[in-house]
Amino acid sequence: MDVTPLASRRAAVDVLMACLDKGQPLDDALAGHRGFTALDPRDRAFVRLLLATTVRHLGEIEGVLSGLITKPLEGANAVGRQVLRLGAAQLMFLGTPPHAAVDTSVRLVEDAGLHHLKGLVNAVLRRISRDGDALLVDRDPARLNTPRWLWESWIHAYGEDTTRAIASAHLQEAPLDITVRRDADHWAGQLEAEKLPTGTLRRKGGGHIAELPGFAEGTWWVQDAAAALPARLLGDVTDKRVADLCAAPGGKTMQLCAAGAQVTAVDISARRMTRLGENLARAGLSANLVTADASKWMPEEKFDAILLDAPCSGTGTLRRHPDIAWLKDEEDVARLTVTQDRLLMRALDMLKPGGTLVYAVCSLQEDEGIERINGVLVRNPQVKRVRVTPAEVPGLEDAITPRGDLRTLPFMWADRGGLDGFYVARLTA
Ligand SMILES: C[S@@+](CC[C@H](N)C(=O)[O-])C[C@H]1O[C@@H](n2cnc3c(N)ncnc32)[C@H](O)[C@@H]1O
Repeated sequence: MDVTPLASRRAAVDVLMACLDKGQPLDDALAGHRGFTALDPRDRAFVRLLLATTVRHLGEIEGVLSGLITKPLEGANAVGRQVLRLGAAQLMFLGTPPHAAVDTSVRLVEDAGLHHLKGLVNAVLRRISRDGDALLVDRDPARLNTPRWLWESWIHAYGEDTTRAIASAHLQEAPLDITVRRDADHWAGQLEAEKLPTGTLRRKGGGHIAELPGFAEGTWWVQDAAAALPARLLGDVTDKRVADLCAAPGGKTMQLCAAGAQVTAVDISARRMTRLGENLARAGLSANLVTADASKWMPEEKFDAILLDAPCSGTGTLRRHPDIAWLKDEEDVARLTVTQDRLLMRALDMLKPGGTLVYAVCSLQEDEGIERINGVLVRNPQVKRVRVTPAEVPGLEDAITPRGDLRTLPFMWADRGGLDGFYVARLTA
């Protein structure tokens, strides 16, 4: 089997093509690539880092490459474009020795039968290895690495300074966050993690998750500190009938089960529901699992509380999924808002009078957050907002909006490694 560094880079080229040229999410393209899954764990980690770095810095890389290439590499030459992007990422951001980055890139275009591009790839990457720092001077990474539609939507929602802070936070990789079922202090020691004010454990070193103590027994699961907040905002759920709508892969279902609720978890995706079932089984937790479209499904009995973690653009998770910035656009957001409205209306139908509904999206787009909730409140006078209180989100008091919703942003807790961008609103009817 070919296990030379070239095999890793070959997998990276294929996956980058699948992602940026064909629109497949990076994680899906990686999971579906045989060459990648056959690599040893160290090489897989390298490929992941190389791809994430290339996509995270795509705007800067393109800025440099466009100054060095006169004719765009398209059609049959498109592979050359991805090879150059990956080569540039290695030289500009990963500190790969120039001979390794340049030679393997030349071999990659040769392998692809693009012999006529060998000279170009060699010359462009040698120029970057020689003058890379100078080529980056006076560039604006936050702006360059953010597509225009996102930048403008954030300027409109948050203003220039906050937009710049959001985009700057996206240049950093996100830390590994963990939710533990109990004994957070004990597990902070076991996992060499910091306990954040909201109770999430944050591990500095990352590491192979499945090999860390407590994972196999389901003592904890991976969940961003912001993603752990919506379920908590349902308050004490002990023995309550709780629906977790759009539940898979089940991070929030596990929180609710662990908190003593009788949970019905609903998700439209059978494949993701299987994962949810496996996650629950690992933790020794159980819930009523329903594979259905939650905007059409109706339970026999209404619920005391509902968590609606609606499908969304995911622009609050760009630190973990930088590809989202380049794969999604305003039309995707507009389509999602229709689904979000339908899900919200059905969730209200399923709620007992006086019950609590928490709506959450891991998106920075106002269309998917406050605008959806404002629409619900205008159309349904019986629905009221229940303000999030500072005591419920210790250390994140600034994330409470003037109206009493929660709006986390990626640069919050910057000194601790940041946070995913979530919008959360709590309603009662
Ligand atoms: C943000 S993810 C949920 C994450 C999950 N709550 C967790 O904490 O692990 C959104 C989920 O919505 C599901 N989904 C999308 N449209 C749906 C619908 N109409 N009904 C039910 N589930 C839906 C997707 O399959 C996906 O699993």
